[in-house]
Amino acid sequence: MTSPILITGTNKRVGLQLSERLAEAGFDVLAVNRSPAAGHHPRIAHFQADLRSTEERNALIAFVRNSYPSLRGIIHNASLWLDDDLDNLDTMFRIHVEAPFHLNRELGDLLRQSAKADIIHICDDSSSRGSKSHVAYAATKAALQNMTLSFAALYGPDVHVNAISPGLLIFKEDSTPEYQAKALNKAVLQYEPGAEPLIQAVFYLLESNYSTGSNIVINGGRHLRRN
Ligand SMILES: NC(=O)C1=CN([C@@H]2O[C@H](COP(=O)(O)OP(=O)(O)OC[C@H]3O[C@@H](n4cnc5c(N)ncnc54)[C@H](OP(=O)(O)O)[C@@H]3O)[C@@H](O)[C@H]2O)C=CC1
Ligand SMILES: Nc1nc2c(c(=O)[nH]1)N=C([C@H](O)[C@@H](O)CO)CN2
Repeated sequence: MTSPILITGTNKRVGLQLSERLAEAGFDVLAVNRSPAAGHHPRIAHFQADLRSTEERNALIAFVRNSYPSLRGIIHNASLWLDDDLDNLDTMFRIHVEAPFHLNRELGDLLRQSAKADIIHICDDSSSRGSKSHVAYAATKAALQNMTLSFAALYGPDVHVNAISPGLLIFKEDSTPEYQAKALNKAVLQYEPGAEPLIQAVFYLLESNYSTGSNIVINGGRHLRRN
């Protein structure tokens, strides 16, 4: 494994599917999780780190710097979709903002060693309009989206930095039929798409030679409806 794509939050749902599809396509992947790895693929190496922890984040950075001469990319997928209890803002800031900031800053030179290098921030379409029910989540995802612009300007043209902003991808396992019906009704394309649209957007960005500082919105036309 010479120049992997570092992906955070890969032990379930979108991150697990994304890491396996990238490995099947021939990319080497360094999968970072706070819990023991799920799944196995010869092209996927695993590192366990809770990105809320400064110490564990620093241990990850040290491991990467000691293990690889370069990085093909970093995909910041790790996330918690928490409500607005007071302690949750700090937690989501650590995961959505602080960890991507430090990983980008402290691994930028390894990205520059790769012939093509991409940073991809997985954001959220709710950042464009706010969220009454998840104020802190939307705000921290908006900060991650803003960092896309800063890092794209800072790291270009050697490293491309882009955002993907989904609306709905996969419902939580415990979401009720009533919640699901209400959420589906908010978009023009009223179905649960799964991880595939995000995976397609990642492959586009990894292949694109003319995208940086951009934001790919995947929301089923949510912005076209007023409810
Ligand atoms: N699902 C959807 O409909 C939508 C998703 N998105 C975004 O897409 C991305 C993937 O979504 P989805 O798969 O549903 O996300 P999930 O919430 O299901 O999973 C997120 C991943 O991040 C990991 N993670 C959480 N906290 C930490 C931490 N402190 N350190 C390391 N890893 C951590 C989780 O690990 P663990 O299992 O240990 O918690 C999990 O692997 C996320 O960024 C999400 O915000 C945006 C809009 C809609
Ligand atoms: N980390 C996560 N972020 C988000 C999730 C999720 O499950 N994990 N889910 C959503 C919802 O699908 C929402 O977009 C509509 O129900 C948003 N972010």
